[in-house]
Amino acid sequence: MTPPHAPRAASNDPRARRGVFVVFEGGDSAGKTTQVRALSRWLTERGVAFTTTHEPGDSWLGAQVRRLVLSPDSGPIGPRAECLLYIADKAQHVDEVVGPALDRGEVVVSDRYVDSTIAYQAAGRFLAADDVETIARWATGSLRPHLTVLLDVDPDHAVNRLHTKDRIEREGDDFHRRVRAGFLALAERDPEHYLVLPARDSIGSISQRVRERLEPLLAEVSVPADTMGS
Ligand SMILES: Nc1ncnc2c1ncn2[C@@H]1O[C@H](COP(=O)(O)OP(=O)(O)O)[C@@H](O)[C@H]1O
Ligand SMILES: Cc1cn([C@H]2C[C@H](O)[C@@H](COP(=O)(O)OP(=O)(O)O)O2)c(=O)[nH]c1=O
Repeated sequence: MTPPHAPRAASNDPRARRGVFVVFEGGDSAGKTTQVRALSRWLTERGVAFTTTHEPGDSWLGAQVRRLVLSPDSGPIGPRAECLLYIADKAQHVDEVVGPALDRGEVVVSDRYVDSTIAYQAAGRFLAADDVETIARWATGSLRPHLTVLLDVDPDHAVNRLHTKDRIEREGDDFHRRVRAGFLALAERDPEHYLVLPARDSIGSISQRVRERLEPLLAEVSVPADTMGS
């Protein structure tokens, strides 16, 4: 059995990598960007080499996908097409950004990953979760995070933090409630690799809990920044 906090290197995972892959997930305006920034500051202070990134959009292809799926001015996009667009972004993101950084032995901190597709496109858009997960795992070479931090947000609370709404954020309350339940179901399925925190907690207390959970992972596999090639 995998010990708690140990990096996941499943035997069926051809992409067992050297680095540590950390993902922040949660509903819109849950505080992911804020926590990615806080974690970056902490990793910098510790001298750990890291890359921060996000989905959708952190590649040339991803930027095009992001514009298509988020612009309120986009024409009609059906649930399956939307799902495949997000998954195309993910495939490119792993090939171009996440995988190479992990191969360099870095800590990779991503704002969203596969769970967002399962929560938004399967739970939110009523696509079959098994199908969506199978395609998303194929697209990402089954690369799974060592730790996913789920900032669990009550959609009614998140709305207060939103200013201008993109195409997904404009969906109704029921959609966002299904998304929340979708995220929580994923965390319940695999508690060893998740840290679920209420998004209402203070910024400081959330980042403290993240650091505590991450510390043992860093001790095992991280590469100090001063040993990196660049
Ligand atoms: N724990 C928190 N408590 C209160 N406000 C927060 C908290 N975390 C983030 N915020 C604020 O909520 C807004 C959305 O946060 P952000 O980090 O951009 O969320 P996301 O990246 O999940 O959309 C920002 O104005 C941010 O300052
Ligand atoms: C990565 C991903 C995001 N999304 C949605 C969630 C967000 O509403 C939107 C990304 O917007 P973004 O502004 O990056 O996120 P946030 O609102 O958390 O700051 O795309 C999906 O529907 N599926 C996915 O696979």
